[in-house]
Amino acid sequence: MIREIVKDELFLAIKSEEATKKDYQIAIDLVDTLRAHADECVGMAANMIGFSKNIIIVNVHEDYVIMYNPVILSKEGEYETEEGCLSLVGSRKCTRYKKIEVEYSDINWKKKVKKFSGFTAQIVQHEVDHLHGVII
Ligand SMILES: CSCC[C@H](NC=O)C(=O)O
Repeated sequence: MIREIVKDELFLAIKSEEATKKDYQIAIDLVDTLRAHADECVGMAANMIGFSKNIIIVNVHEDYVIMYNPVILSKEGEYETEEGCLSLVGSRKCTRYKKIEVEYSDINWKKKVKKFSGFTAQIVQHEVDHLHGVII
């Protein structure tokens, strides 16, 4: 289902809860909603579509990757940048890291530990921030 994008900063500031296998439909809704916004958005967190659950979706080279309960294990190569977000008007400055290692469960609940770099790493960091109630 294509969902409305939440623009309420108070709701988005709530820390998300652990996701479970029961949250499959939220993951599917994230796929549908990101697909519907593909021209303007490269990643989303579940709270952006109204669910405070630890689920993100990231466009990794045109492949939509769902991550349940992602945790950034390590990061290196700090830099300053500026980002926008569908839930916000305009853009904001932020600090990001060039390389990260992330642990998550994939769409089939298989545990993964993966390294990401560059723009993909930036998207993952942005979406994981959303789960912690941080909007850029
Ligand atoms: C560079 S990271 C930007 C991520 C942002 N998505 C919102 O959560 C977006 O514009 O798709």
